[in-house]
Amino acid sequence: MASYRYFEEYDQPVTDTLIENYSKILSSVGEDISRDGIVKTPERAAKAMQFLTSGNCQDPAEILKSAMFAEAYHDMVIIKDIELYSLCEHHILPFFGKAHIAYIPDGHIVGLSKIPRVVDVFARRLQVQERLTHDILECINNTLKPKGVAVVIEASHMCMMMRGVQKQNSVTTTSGFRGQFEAIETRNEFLKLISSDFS
Ligand SMILES: Nc1nc2c(ncn2[C@@H]2O[C@H](COP(=O)(O)OP(=O)(O)OP(=O)(O)O)[C@@H](O)[C@H]2O)c(=O)[nH]1
Ligand SMILES: [Zn+2]
Repeated sequence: MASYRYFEEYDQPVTDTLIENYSKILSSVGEDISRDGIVKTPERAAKAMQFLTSGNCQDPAEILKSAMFAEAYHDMVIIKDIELYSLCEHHILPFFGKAHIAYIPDGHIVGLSKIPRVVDVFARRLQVQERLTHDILECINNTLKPKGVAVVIEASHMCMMMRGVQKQNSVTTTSGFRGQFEAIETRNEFLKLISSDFS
């Protein structure tokens, strides 16, 4: 049995507090919270918010540690196009896109699914894209201790699309590199591989 926990259940006292607060929010914006379509909305929103912030109580390092295997593979491993959904900490609106992650093992590989799981744990918190990028990078670097790790995130921010500056097509790219990816040739090989579609 793994020592970390994935999201499984809602915390009833937290749900109750959120229901009360979402009811106030909906009333404040002029909604009739007794009408049919909306009467259960505070509860739905309470559950959605707990799921979307469930990464706060999960330990991503434990997720990696649960599936590390000794292996003499010394080349680059790339998991690209990992979809991610997070909430910006400024407006509590979604930002979403893709993460591309690579590492060069140093004696240990990690179960492939654990990399997207780590992305989800850090994404399911109130975030900024820069910190999300570095959280993932440092977690893999410090836990797996590979020869190198690289993280690129491309994302669109709803707070820049639905409101505020209202730009529909801008994409923000953030990146971080450690170890062998700090060398320009290795970094370029990774960037070339994530930009090709092998077609
Ligand atoms: N660096 C960074 N900024 C972000 C991210 N998500 C949202 N923001 C920005 O956070 C900033 C907050 O700026 P403020 O001036 O305090 O907020 P605001 O008045 O709502 O700003 P506008 O969005 O320009 O209307 C905005 O420029 C957002 O675009 C992110 O992941 N990284
Ligand atoms: Zn925002």
